[in-house]
Amino acid sequence: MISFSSFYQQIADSNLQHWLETLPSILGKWQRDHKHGNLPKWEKVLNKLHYPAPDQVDFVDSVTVGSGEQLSPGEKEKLENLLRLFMPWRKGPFHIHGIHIDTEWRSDWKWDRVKQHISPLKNRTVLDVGCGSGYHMWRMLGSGAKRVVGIDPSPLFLCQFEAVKRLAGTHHPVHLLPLGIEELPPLDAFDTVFSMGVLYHRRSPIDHLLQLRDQLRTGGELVLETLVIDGDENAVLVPQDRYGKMNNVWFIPSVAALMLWLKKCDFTDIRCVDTDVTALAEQRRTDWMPNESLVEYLDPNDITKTVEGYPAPKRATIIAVKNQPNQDLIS
Ligand SMILES: Nc1ncnc2c1ncn2[C@@H]1O[C@H](C[S@+](CC[C@H]([NH3+])C(=O)[O-])CC(=O)[O-])[C@@H](O)[C@H]1O
Repeated sequence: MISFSSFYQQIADSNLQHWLETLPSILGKWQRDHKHGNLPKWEKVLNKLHYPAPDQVDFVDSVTVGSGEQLSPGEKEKLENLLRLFMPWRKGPFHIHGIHIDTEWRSDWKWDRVKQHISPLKNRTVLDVGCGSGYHMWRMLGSGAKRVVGIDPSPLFLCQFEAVKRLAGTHHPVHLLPLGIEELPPLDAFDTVFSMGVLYHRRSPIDHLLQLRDQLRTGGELVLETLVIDGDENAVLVPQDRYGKMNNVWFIPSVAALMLWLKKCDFTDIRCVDTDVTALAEQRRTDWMPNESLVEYLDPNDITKTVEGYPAPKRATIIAVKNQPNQDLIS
């Protein structure tokens, strides 16, 4: 069973401590809910990951664990076979003891777009909402964050994260908890909160923004990355059914609409720092994710449209600061 003991130990002296009272029962329920799925099988694989402490790690320019010199060719092949049991690998890439986990997404490209615009993470406490396999969390640590907490309810992402963490060393102050944002109490604690690729999956986007605000300390920074459409502050796409074959996409606003929503949620200093149409090279089928990918989600005759005829995926990064709470908004 995956243990969250290093998380409990490390936050015992932090301003997140009051959270510890409710957390064990929520995590216990998550483990009970998943005991009949793939989780027990993946936990057995995790328990086989006994490898020497890596001779080098890099989280500054990549996520690299081990130079590749420590393992024999046979040991490397065995490790690769174990890591392949966690396929499909969607968010990465990871370089583990010389094994290149070539993931569906070039998550490093997103990080390159985002990192140059945010307040330096040095000594900050960070929350990454919808963190996936945790790729960006390692890069946040590499940028000097004091502690990084990620939440994501997916059991496969938790196991991929745990695999990398067991190989990198469990002492690193980076933790993934299998929770949805709606399960967090208002912590008012984090210096920076990231929500990247999550807003369009939420049925109530304004509530999502308020939940993100509730996790920040006053003056803390929100980094919001999401799908957008072109248009003015009244433009919002609500797909009739699927969007890019995804059946869980609810609201895709324009940048102007999103900035208005943030203002209404009492954020200040709201800036759109990047927009970017997703390139076919950023999201594609690989040896570690052999299923359909972006090219199959777009109209083969016109890649500016999805197969459903909507504008092809365009993403924006917006940064905003948590203002003093406005009592009028809280109800
Ligand atoms: N209620 C929820 N609370 C928290 N997370 C959730 C919730 N529901 C779904 N998720 C998680 O949000 C993530 C969205 S993926 C972005 C990954 C990364 N951030 C990236 O920027 O590459 C984008 C995509 O795959 O479309 C998934 O890992 C879900 O499990």
